[in-house]
Amino acid sequence: MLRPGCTRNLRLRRSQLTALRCRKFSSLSDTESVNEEPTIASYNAQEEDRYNMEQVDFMRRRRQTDAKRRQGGETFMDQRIVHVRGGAGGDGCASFHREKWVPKGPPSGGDGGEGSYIYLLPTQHLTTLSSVPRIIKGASGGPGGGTWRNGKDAPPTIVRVPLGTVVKQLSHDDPRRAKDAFERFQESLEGLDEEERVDRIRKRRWVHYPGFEDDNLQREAFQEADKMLKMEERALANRRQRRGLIHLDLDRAVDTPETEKDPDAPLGRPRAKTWGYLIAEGGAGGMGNPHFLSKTNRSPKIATRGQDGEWISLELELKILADVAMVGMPNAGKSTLVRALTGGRVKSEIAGFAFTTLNPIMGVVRVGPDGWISGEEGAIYDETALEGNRLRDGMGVHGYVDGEEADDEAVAARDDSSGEENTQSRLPHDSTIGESFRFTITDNPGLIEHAAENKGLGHMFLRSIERSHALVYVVDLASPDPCEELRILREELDKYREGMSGKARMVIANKADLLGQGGEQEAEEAKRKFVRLEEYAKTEMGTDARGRTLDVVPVSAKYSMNMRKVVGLMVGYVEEARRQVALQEGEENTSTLNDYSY
Ligand SMILES: Nc1nc2c(ncn2[C@@H]2O[C@H](COP(=O)(O)OP(=O)(O)OP(=O)(O)O)[C@@H](O)[C@H]2O)c(=O)[nH]1
Ligand SMILES: [Mg+2]
Repeated sequence: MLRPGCTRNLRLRRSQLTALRCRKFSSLSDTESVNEEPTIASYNAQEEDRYNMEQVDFMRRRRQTDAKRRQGGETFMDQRIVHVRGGAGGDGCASFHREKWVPKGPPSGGDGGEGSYIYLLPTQHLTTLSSVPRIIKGASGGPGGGTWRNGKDAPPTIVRVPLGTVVKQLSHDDPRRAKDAFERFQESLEGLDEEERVDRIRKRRWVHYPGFEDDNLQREAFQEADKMLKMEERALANRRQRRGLIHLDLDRAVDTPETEKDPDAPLGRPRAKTWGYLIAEGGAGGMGNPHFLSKTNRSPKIATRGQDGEWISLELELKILADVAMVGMPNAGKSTLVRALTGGRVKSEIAGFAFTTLNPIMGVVRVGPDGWISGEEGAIYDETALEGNRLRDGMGVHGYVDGEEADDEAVAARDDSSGEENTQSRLPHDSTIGESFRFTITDNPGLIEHAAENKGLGHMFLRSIERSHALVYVVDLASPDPCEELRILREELDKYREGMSGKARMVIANKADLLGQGGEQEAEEAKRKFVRLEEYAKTEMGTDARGRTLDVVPVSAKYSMNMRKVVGLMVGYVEEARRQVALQEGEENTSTLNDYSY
């Protein structure tokens, strides 16, 4: 049965959308085939189509935002509980060598192979935890065979996680932890009488030569061996427990060890592999019956089963390691700014309503010896839907049809205005030529007052930018009270984590192009507004750890105005932060060396 207002509505919308598209294309082809001038009626029909499509688009976004809100911020932090099971060892084999003229050969059962070990490998090619499976299960080792054939060891299981993942093992009393193999087995024994219990436990430990189980159980040597195996199991459990809980901060790619790098390696030789961090051991393979050969027992008819691998539960949390993170209220223009700073390479959606951005998105800003090179001062970044419409209609941002003539005009105009920037704008899309510095930047969802009480999209997405080197406030200078926006942003940051606002270095007063357009008086008013904001930032917003107040820069992200100034300041923050990190790491290394010096 259809849920009211859900699937049915969706279908309606889809069919509506297809109908609209068909109408659009058919009307287009009609016009072309008869080669008629567009009439007012056809123009109105097109406008109506566009309006309907915008409505459909709006409804889609609202559904997305509502769904995100219902998740209560759970998916912002990109957090995941993962249950890991190291592969079980293969069983040993109880067999005897048989050959022509040798009717009673020696015991020849092979050992079982080792179960798969599980590794986590941080990689910069992933940006979310979505590809990490919730249950990671290592392959079992191969069973031993006759004629001394040992089982195959299972290959290691390497799970790739994004750089910046923090890994924590869940403790024994954490309700989110899954039971391990031993606990599950203990559970299965509940309700059984003593004899059945012993029987089950032995079945789990031993493999018997066919038809000799009862005989084996009677033997004193077997009972001794059973006790030994029990002790070994305990020792293994204790060793795993003593290892302590795993806590890893995977903020760096794992390098292949220098010793394994061989530039002169002959062709075809397998490359040294980097497996990453070991998180769960595989079980050891079982022993074949030759292991039980003794002076008193020349034909042992027992072998052991493979051990269970290690079973643990981990909490993975992704903390994006961007250098600079944008914090602002919805619609302040964060996405527009990030697109402008990265030369449009970040495909953040831009729209004129709140909560367009639903997840943090990272981009790279490139800087050359003469400054910012990833974008172009004066480029226009409009709303995504409008840009899409223009693209469909073949219009440029200035409204004229993109053609050779129009392009020539635009190029000529740019040549006139600044020759230097023009050469930079001609850089190939992914060129690193002339790049001397780069840093990463994140666009974030909007933060509103009482976000800490889960208003709007909540504030859990702040977790992912906690470790950014610098925070930048983005406020809408054209809003009635940008100072109030700043106050709210600071308050919400500190509500998330006390002192987090101390990381803020700059206020970007966006949409400056909207002010002062109505003559001298308005221009004066705009200036006063900006000065008020500057004053507020200096007196009310506190200082950073070194006692410096916030830089305040007026910009227009939409028209890429004053971007060089912004990038210049950001480069300063990032360089300073990186120097500090290097210094801290140097100190840490020296102190470790000192620990070992006598
Ligand atoms: N005039 C003008 N409009 C701008 C400027 N920057 C952004 N806008 C407009 O402001 C609206 C919101 O822009 P976004 O970049 O989506 O704002 P946001 O802060 O990312 O919004 P959320 O994702 O909802 O938090 C869009 O209509 C933009 O075109 C600017 O510098 N000048
Ligand atoms: Mg946005």
